[in-house]
Amino acid sequence: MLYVAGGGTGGHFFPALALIECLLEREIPCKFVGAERGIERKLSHLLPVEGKFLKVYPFFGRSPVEKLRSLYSIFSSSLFLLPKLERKDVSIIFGGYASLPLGLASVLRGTPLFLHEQNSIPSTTNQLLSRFAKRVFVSFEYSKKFFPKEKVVKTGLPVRRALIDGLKLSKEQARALLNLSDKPTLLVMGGSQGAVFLNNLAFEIFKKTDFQGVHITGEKDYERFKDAYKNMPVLVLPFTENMGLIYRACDLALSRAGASTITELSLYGVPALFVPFPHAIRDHQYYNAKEIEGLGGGLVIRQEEAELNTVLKLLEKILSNREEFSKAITRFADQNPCEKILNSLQEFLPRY
Ligand SMILES: CC(=O)N[C@H]1[C@@H](OP(=O)(O)OP(=O)(O)OC[C@H]2O[C@@H](n3ccc(=O)[nH]c3=O)[C@H](O)[C@@H]2O)O[C@H](CO)[C@@H](O)[C@@H]1O
Repeated sequence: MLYVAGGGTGGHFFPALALIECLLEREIPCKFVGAERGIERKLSHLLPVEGKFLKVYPFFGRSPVEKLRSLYSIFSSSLFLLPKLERKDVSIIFGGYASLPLGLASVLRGTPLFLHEQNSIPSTTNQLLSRFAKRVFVSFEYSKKFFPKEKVVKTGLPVRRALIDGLKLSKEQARALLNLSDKPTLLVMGGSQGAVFLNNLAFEIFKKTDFQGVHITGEKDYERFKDAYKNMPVLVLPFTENMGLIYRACDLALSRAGASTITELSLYGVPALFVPFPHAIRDHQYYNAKEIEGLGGGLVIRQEEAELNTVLKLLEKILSNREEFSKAITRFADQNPCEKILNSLQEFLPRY
């Protein structure tokens, strides 16, 4: 069996889900492992395979008591998984606390372990486990230096089938479906959970400009904005399972700089002004965004500098050079991440 683990936030879960979709297309049997309290539990209807949801808790950014609980939950979950792993099983983990138990169980059992690092600066989970892994798959050039050279393979980040399907639509079709006109269209999104800072900024932008737009607030902040755009051409959503349609309809984005968001924007050629989440572990969102800025596919501004007028100027700069920015950001999207991952797994597949 091939076990795929990843979760906690959408950023860890969605690429794991995307890989599972590819594995199934090739009739490779697999199972998913995630966390009971992670986003993967809520979105488990998207999983086309059996999922095991562990009672495991996050470690970073928690109080000392919560950290103890987290460590206990990680070790007890690993011990729970251990007897389930057979020697011929292979594990691929996508980082985060939700995937650590499978990683540890695989190390203890001595079964082949593969890692995918989504970000430019690795998670502690992946860095710890990399010494035991057969290969480490990465999305960003910048992250290569954190792992043993001989193990790193730059594959890019797998993207879910539902997201790729949106590419079949034209911009006009997508806008018609969303009831949007052909005016410049701004997408504002703060990753899988939304971002209060971007939500406030978005409201100011839409009030002051004649951008039409899509504003994804995140579930927690939706109440504040759901009626805020009366008589304005702004579609406000808490969360959508149809991001492909949204990306297709938009000309540019104001966004956090999570790895999946960046990869998806790149796939759709939507350039962005990135305001990285300032408290992301080891500031990884800033380095993610910097790689895109380096390619010419977007601009980056620190949250503390992101006041309305500066942001408007930068958005205007992107909009007036949209074609070049758009072409440049597409260079980041790797054409076939799943294929590259499967090629690396190939020598282990006969073990089934
Ligand atoms: C605050 C923080 O630390 N965030 C991290 C978290 O991000 P986060 O979970 O926010 O993840 P990403 O930005 O990578 O991805 C967001 C995902 O949510 C999806 N989406 C979003 C809104 C919506 O309405 N519908 C929807 O499906 C997007 O299509 C995308 O696939 O994990 C990522 C992967 O390790 C990191 O790069 C991010 O830095």
